[in-house]
Amino acid sequence: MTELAGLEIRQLRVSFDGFTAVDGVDLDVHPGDLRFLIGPNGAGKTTLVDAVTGLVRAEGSVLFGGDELLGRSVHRIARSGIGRTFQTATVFEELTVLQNLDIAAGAGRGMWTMLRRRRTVPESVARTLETVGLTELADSPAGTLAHGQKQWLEIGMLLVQDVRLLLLDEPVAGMSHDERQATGELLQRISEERTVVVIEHDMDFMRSFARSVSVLHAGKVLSEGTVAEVQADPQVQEVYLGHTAAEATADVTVQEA
Ligand SMILES: Nc1ncnc2c1ncn2[C@@H]1O[C@H](COP(=O)(O)OP(=O)(O)OP(=O)(O)O)[C@@H](O)[C@H]1O
Repeated sequence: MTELAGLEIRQLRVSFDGFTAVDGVDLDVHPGDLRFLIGPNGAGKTTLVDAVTGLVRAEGSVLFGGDELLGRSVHRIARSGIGRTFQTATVFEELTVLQNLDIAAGAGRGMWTMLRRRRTVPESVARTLETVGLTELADSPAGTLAHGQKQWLEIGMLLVQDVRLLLLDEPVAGMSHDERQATGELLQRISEERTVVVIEHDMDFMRSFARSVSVLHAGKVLSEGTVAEVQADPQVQEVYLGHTAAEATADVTVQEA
């Protein structure tokens, strides 16, 4: 069984040419949490995840299971059990679902061994196929999967690597209602054994599945708590309602023109 680990972020700061995208963020994600990071465009959500995964230089401290991540290379951070997905799925389209999982699982094995059609499927891969609901499609080329199924495959590729922290960037963008529901249930199952952080703009999805929420705004944590607590926070209402009201006005103006 994978050992649960959480994140302790302190005074995280990321600047690009004098512009501060993440501005002194403190954030605790408890082991086994299903944390949603929400906030308007440009709030700093992706940059925060980039800092945790070593893609951008950052100041401050990021402890994962008690170990400092800042200053480590992207590869070392990945090896410490942290995996992420991006907004567009990055699977090998010509290879089958099983081969994609095999490659993800098989760091250190030869390419030929991985691509050879196997008689038996390793137990961890079989279990992952079940978890992400792709057992029936194991031999289908990944390129033929529906959009939602590709996202699940990508999540599966993190699971076979036995990551302890999954950082997912808008996993349900472009998904149908049923795919969203299935993804939410998948994330709940995964977070029984691992820690999950989801960047999300879909508020209905967040309300249905978040165990805890952090709201980012202009590089800072504006609010944090349960869905109910965050929704009741006047500062959050102001950021979101202000935003929506401005957009609604803009829409009306455009329509009238
Ligand atoms: N490489 C970069 N160079 C310069 N500015 C950047 C860079 N990456 C991000 N930014 C800026 O940092 C700010 C935060 O961006 P970020 O992508 O983290 O926000 P976000 O909350 O993820 O937004 P979205 O919800 O639109 O994805 C934005 O103003 C963005 O333009």
